[in-house]
Amino acid sequence: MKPVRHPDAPAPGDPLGAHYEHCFGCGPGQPHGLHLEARAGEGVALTAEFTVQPAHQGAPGLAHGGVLATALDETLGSLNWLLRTVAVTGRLETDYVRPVPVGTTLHLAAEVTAVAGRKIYSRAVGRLDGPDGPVAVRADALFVEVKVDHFIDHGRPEEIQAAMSDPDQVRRARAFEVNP
Ligand SMILES: CCCCCCCCCCCCCCCC(=O)SCCNC(=O)CCNC(=O)[C@H](O)C(C)(C)COP(=O)(O)OP(=O)(O)OC[C@H]1O[C@@H](n2cnc3c(N)ncnc32)[C@H](O)[C@@H]1OP(=O)(O)O
Repeated sequence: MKPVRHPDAPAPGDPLGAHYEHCFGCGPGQPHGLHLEARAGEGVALTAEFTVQPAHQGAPGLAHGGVLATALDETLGSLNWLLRTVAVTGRLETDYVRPVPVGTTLHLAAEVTAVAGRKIYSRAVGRLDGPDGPVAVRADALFVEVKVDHFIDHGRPEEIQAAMSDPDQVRRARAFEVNP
């Protein structure tokens, strides 16, 4: 089925913010995290940026492939907020096309391509030197919708409690109100 943007999704151009203070992908409270910043696009699409830091190296001076996969995963995961669905990555297939040097800002774009029951199919691309620059990484993903119990049943109680008490209303809404 064609994906449907939720009527309460953030307007195109609006920043999505972080879904969790300590998320390695987007959280402001992770000193070595990616601090990825996503913005809503048209339809069920978005853009995001991530600047590769020295802490993200694999080979000398180059981004670690796992970190780049994290950037893709986080970007793709952010799409679920435009559907107002909580979902986790079931499958992530990554193509590494060009090396990504430290100091580079990766310009990511992602879209949901189809939704089938709990399954959300999406794809993303990351470019160097700007939104129209050469492709460095690509991914296809399957996210699977889950209830909030997924996190409560499997997460550690101290972090769950902290997320539930997050003073940031938007982050709390993303975690708890989208999926009663
Ligand atoms: C209280 C605090 C709250 C905090 C709230 C925070 C909110 C926002 C958090 C978001 C966080 C974002 C961060 C970035 C995204 C991550 O990185 S998420 C972390 C990485 N991912 C995971 O940890 C997921 C681990 N895997 C699982 O938990 C389970 O395998 C899954 C994915 C939930 C699926 O299990 P299940 O619910 O039992 O579903 P299941 O019936 O097996 O599969 C459903 C369908 O999906 C298909 N499927 C499942 N896996 C696959 C696969 N790998 N390949 C192909 N098909 C598959 C099945 O075939 C099935 O298809 P149908 O039969 O319906 O056609």
